[in-house]
Amino acid sequence: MSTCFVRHGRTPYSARYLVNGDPGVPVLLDDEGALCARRSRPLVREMGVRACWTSSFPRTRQTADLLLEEISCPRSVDARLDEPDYGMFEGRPFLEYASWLREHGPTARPPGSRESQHEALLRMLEGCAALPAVAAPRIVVAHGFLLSALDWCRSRRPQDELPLFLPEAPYLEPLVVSDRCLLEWVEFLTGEVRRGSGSSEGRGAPPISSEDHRTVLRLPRPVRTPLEENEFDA
Ligand SMILES: O=C(O)[C@H](O)COP(=O)(O)O
Repeated sequence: MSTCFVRHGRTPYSARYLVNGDPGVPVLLDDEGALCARRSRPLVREMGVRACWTSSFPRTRQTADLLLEEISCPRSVDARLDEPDYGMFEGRPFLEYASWLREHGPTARPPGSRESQHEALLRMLEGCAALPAVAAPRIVVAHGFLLSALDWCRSRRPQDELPLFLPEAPYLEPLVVSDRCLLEWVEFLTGEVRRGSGSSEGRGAPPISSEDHRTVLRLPRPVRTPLEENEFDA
C-alpha cells in the first residue's frame, strides 16, 4: 500500500515566492503549472490510483482535476493538508515571513494567524496518519511545506534535527512512500515538532537574506515584487 505525494503545479504566487495560506484567495495554476500537470497524467495513469486527496486550496484541487481528467476515482478534500495560515504575511513575499520566523521561531503564531509553523505541521501530519485507511495506491496533492518536510525525513541522517528552513519542494515531482514508512515518518516528525526542533535556530543569527544558504533555494531570482506590480496581472 503506498501514497504518492505531489506538490501542486506552479501558480503566479509561488512563481514569485509570495505566500498564500488563505484558501479563500483564488490562487490558481499559471499556464506553466497547468501544462506540467497535464504532462504528469501518464504517471498517474500508470500508478492505477484508487483514491485522491487534496488540501482545500484551489491550486491543489485544480492540479488534481488536471491529473485525473481521464481517471475516475474517489476524491477527498482534507483541510488538515492545507498550507499554514500566514496571518499578516498573507500575499507577502516569503522572505518577509522567513525573517519573522527566524526571529520568533516555529512555535510562535504570526500576528493574525491561528497557528504556528509547528502547529500547522502537526495537523498536516495528522492528515497523513489517516491515509493508510484510504484505498491504495492513492495520490495526495498538497503544498510545498509538507512535501519538503516529508522529503527531508526521507533523506535525513540519524543525527539530523528538523531545521527551521527546508529546501523548496519541486512542483509535481512524485514522492512515493509505503504506508509503513509513512507512519514512521509521521511519528518521527511529530516527535521533532513536540521537542521543539529548530526553535533556537534563529537566535543570534544575522538578519535573513536571499543569500542565506537555507532559504536561497526558496528565494532565488528574480527579486520578488508584490503581485500587483507584475506584468502577469496587468
Ligand atoms: O514551503 C513552501 O514552499 C510553501 O509551503 C509553498 O506553498 P505552496 O506549495 O502552496 O506554493
